[in-house]
Parts: sequence; structure tokens; C-alpha cells
Amino acid sequence: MSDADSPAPSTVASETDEEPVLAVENLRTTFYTDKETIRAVDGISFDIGPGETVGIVGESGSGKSVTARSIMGLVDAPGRVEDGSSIRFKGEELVGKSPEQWREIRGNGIAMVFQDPLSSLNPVYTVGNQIKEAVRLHRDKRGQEATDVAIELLEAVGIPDAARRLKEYPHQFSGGMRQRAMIAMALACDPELLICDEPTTALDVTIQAQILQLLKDLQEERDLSIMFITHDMGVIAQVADRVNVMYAGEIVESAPVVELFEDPRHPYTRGLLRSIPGRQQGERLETIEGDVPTPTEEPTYCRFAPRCPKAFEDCEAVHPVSVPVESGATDHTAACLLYPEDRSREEAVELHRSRGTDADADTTADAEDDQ
Ligand SMILES: Nc1ncnc2c1ncn2[C@@H]1O[C@H](COP(=O)(O)OP(=O)(O)OP(=O)(O)O)[C@@H](O)[C@H]1O
Repeated sequence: MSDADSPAPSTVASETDEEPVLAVENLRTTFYTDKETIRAVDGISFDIGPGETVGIVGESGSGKSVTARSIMGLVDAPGRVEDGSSIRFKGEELVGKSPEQWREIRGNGIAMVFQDPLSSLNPVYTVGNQIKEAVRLHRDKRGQEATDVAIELLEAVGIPDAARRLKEYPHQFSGGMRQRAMIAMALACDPELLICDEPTTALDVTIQAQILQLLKDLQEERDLSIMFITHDMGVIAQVADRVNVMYAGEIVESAPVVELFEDPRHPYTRGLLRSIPGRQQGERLETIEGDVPTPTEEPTYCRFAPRCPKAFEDCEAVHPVSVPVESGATDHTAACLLYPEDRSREEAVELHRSRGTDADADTTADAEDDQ
């Protein structure tokens, strides 16, 4: 049996051999609205190893934020993480936990940094009060002890004169300082996994670079694992060890960062890379025509096909699953009928077709193996 034939194609091992800090398997998150059923995250799998940064990249609407919210236990009605999804943090299954248990996990190991610090910080309280509140909640410290930890945290994120700045209000901080303060609050629970959802999108380029460097430094000092969400391929190139490219709720390509940039395989990833300003000097900046579709039905076709320059007839009739881009490529996968590349077109299409119909059988077999 060749590598391309072997089962469980969608889980790609992280770069390290250690047990992953986060293991997401067949995650499905659906929103049931009056009008439609939105399959916002539709069967994605990936791991994050200790001290590793995994990037999730894709256009607006591809399902990045819903992935983050699912992992944080922050999906509310009309949304639901479907049965059969698995999110394991340090080996512990999180799917099915009660809201209280989720709160406990968010305070003990997983923290999140959002895009817009101004809307996450409360304008009527000082920055110090808000960091101290996080310290009280997560470290059970009060009074001077909490103040001391808050000062330590502000210093850790590179805010000078921390004792004085604790007394200031969010509007007295610059955009970059506010994001540093948010990162300090996230660190209050001493996380092992930091989920960053577009943390630098609202900042100008110089400040963006400083925050990215801060995250790298903190990662090194604290052996943090980071899941980094962005629509910006330029940012992902700077921070990620491995990249998962999302499109309409699915991971369409996954590879170590250098390989993804040097040898992108999925037509969508190639399109995203062609639209980075300055990447191909002198060449016209291209965009991918059209928008990400809202995934509302069980896919029996490739969701990218309508925008794909490489689409052929079968793309309308067969749902591509993640396969190695060529036999033996263990850490580079693409969900595209063009792969594995060393197969004939007919063989590759047949592989995807049979994998699609076998998916339910595989899930049942996996569940039986676990017992
Ligand atoms: N509360 C909700 N109710 C209904 N649909 C939702 C809800 N939240 C997200 N969605 C849908 O889920 C899909 C994925 O959204 P998501 O926010 O994860 O995309 P994204 O890739 O993070 O985009 P952006 O960069 O714009 O945030 C979209 O079609 C969106 O409309």
C-alpha cells in the first residue's frame, strides 16, 4: 500500500514528535439559522505541538474565527460543535464539556488574543484594574500581590514604566500598547496555548512587526504553543512553523511554512500567494475573482471549483479530501483532485471519490479501535 492509499489522510503530524498540545480531529461547527444551515467549519483536523506556531490562513468567511471559538468553547446557539468532533487539549477531550468546565480550561491553559483591543478592553476601568481582575480570577491573588503580578505582566509585554501605566485608561494607550495590554491579560492564566485571532490586523505595519516579535519572544521564554489566525499571507510567513489554509470551512492545504511558500500546490493557496504585494517584483498583483461561498450543504463537489483556474469536469462531482501531494509526502497535504501528483488524473479522482464515500466507515472504524 502506498502512502497515498493509507487511511486517516486528514490529520497531519506536527513538526515535533512530542504529544500535541492541541489535537483537533474532524471538527464540525454548524450554525442553524431560520434561513439556512451554515457548515462554518466542516470536518477539519490538525495538531499543534509544544512550542509550535500553527497558522490558519484564508479569506474572510473561510471559518478561521469559528475554528478559534470552537476550541475556546465559545460557540453559542444557533451554533453547535457537532457530535463526532474532537478537540483534545493535552490529551483531554474538550468537546462535550459544560460551560463551567470550559471556563476552567480557559483559565488554566488556553487563552485568546483578539483583533481589536479597544473593543475588548472596558473604557471605564483603568488598564491596571482589568489586568488585576484577570490575575484575581486566574491566579487567585488580590491587593498588592495582584498589583505586583500585573506590573510583572506589563513589563513582560514590553510596557515601560508599568507601575504608572497601570493607572491609565485604555484611551490613554496607543493601539500597539493596548494590544500589548491584551496579551498581558491573556498571560495572566499562564497559558500553554495562545490563540491569536488577527491580533495585528488593526495595527500599522511597524507596530505589527513589534507585536509579532513580542509573541515570538514570549513563545520562546514560556514555551507557548500558538494558533495564529490571519487573512494575511505576509504575516503568516513571519510567524508560523506550519500553515493550514482554510477555504469555505475546510482545510485545503497544510504544509510546513517554507514548503508552503516555496512549493504551494492547491490552486487556492497559489492564488493567495499571488495576491501578496511585493512578492513578485514587477509582476501585476493578482486577486482571486469572486468570494468565498457560504457552505450550506454537504459537499459533493469542490467548493473552490467555481473560482479555480485548474478546475475540470470531475471537480463539480467529486468532493476532494486531504491527500499527500505526492506519495511519501507525509507533512504536505492538499484537498484537490490534482493530487497525489504522481497518480494519473483518473486514479487520483478515484482515490478522492472512494475516500469521500469511505469517510463515514472510517469514522466508525476509528471509534471501534478506541474502545
Ligand atoms: N453567529 C453566527 N451565526 C451564523 N453564521 C455565522 C455565525 N458566526 C459565523 N458564521 C458564519 O460562519 C462562516 C465562517 O465565519 P468566520 O467568522 O469563522 O470566518 P473568518 O474566516 O474568520 O472570516 P473573518 O476574517 O471575516 O472573520 C461565515 O459564513 C459566517 O457567516
